[in-house]
Amino acid sequence: MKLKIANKSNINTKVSVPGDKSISHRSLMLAGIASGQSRVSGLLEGEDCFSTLKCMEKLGVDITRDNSGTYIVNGVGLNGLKEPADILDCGNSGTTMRLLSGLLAGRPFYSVLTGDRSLNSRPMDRIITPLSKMGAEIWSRQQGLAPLSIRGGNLASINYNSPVASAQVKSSILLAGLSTKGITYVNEPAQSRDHTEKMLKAAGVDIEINDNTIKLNSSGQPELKPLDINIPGDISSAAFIIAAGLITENSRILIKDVGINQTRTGVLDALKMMGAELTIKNKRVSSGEPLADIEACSSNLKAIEISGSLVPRLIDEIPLLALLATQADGDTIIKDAAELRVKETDRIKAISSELKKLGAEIEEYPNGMKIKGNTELKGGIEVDSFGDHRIGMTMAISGLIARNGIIVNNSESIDISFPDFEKLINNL
Ligand SMILES: O=C(O)C1=C[C@@H](OP(=O)(O)O)[C@@H](O)[C@H](O)C1
Ligand SMILES: C=C(OP(=O)(O)O)C(=O)O
Repeated sequence: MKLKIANKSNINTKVSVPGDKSISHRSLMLAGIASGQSRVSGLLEGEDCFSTLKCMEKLGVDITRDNSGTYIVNGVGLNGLKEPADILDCGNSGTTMRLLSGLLAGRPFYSVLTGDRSLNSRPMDRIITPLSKMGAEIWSRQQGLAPLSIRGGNLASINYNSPVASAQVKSSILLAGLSTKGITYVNEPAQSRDHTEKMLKAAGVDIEINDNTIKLNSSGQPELKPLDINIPGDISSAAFIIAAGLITENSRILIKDVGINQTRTGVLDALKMMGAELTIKNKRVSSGEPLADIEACSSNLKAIEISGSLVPRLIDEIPLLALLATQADGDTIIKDAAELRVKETDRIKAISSELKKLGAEIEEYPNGMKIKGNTELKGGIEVDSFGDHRIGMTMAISGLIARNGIIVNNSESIDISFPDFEKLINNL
């Protein structure tokens, strides 16, 4: 599909964005292994979460959607998961594959997980190593690539120093830890998103967080309480709309009900450092997660450096920040972000190549980029999403300011995380 985006200015509107993807995946998994019926509203109805939903169904969990859009999940308990009769297809979703692998590592049956071409080329050794140390039998293609086959059961707890700040690695080990009798520790080099920990705690699991160390104490047969959860809007999706408000002229956009968990708000911190006019209004807490309304107004941005422990707190927003950096005063430096090379695409390469087509000047580093600011973007051309939703949406936002707009090819990938993106942007 091709997505055509025209120049815009004078935007004055109020919008909502779809539910948080990370929380949606975890809701389906934890509700599935809880004892009893859970209600999940605000679930992201995007391709990635549907992959998780279908996998949970294949594992024996009954999930229905009522007329109001609430998902009713009939949890079977951790011990109630059944050996799937068929392959589990994780589609394009790293979160699905890595978290489910942790869950299945502790289950006494055989399962096979596969994904699309992108997912089957992303590193899985990062979960195979700790899960194997815990006692799971996992087979992969060479260099730890999916498809993966897992024969789980009889795990021992572990004290694991993760070499990467990855919520997927951390969550995978914690979910496996539920099936062990004893204490599982995960230490991260910097704190990554903590939705799994929060949700496990809400479900009654004995879990403590001390800085970058998580301690989970399990009986091996935990009974998780069912959830009644209202999922906030995804800050990673809201970021695209915030960016639209900041870079178009004479605009003001209010985005309602956005999750502002501090492990996810690095993008707001970075934008404030850049001088963005952002107001956080109506802060509150719902289902254990903080949320707020965010107002973004046209701003004069300045260059900053993004590095260190800020990076995991805004990892998915870096392609978008690279676009904003082309409009900032000065040269923006992004470092410590080598993880971007192993996302749905190599995001450093993809965003550099597509923004350069518009006249941006970007120098690639192995772990980041240097982006020249104050650059007028020429448009009227076709760019590619490379099948990566975040690259597709970033390039679409560039069309709002690029001369003569832009056409984004392979834009269907946007449905992975933001199903109504096109409609929302066209209505701005
Ligand atoms: O746990 C999660 O829900 C996610 C964690 C991050 O990945 P890593 O754990 O690989 O950093 C992030 O990039 C991804 O979009 C979602
Ligand atoms: C990296 C992402 O997701 P995942 O790892 O779940 O595919 C993302 O949504 O940007």
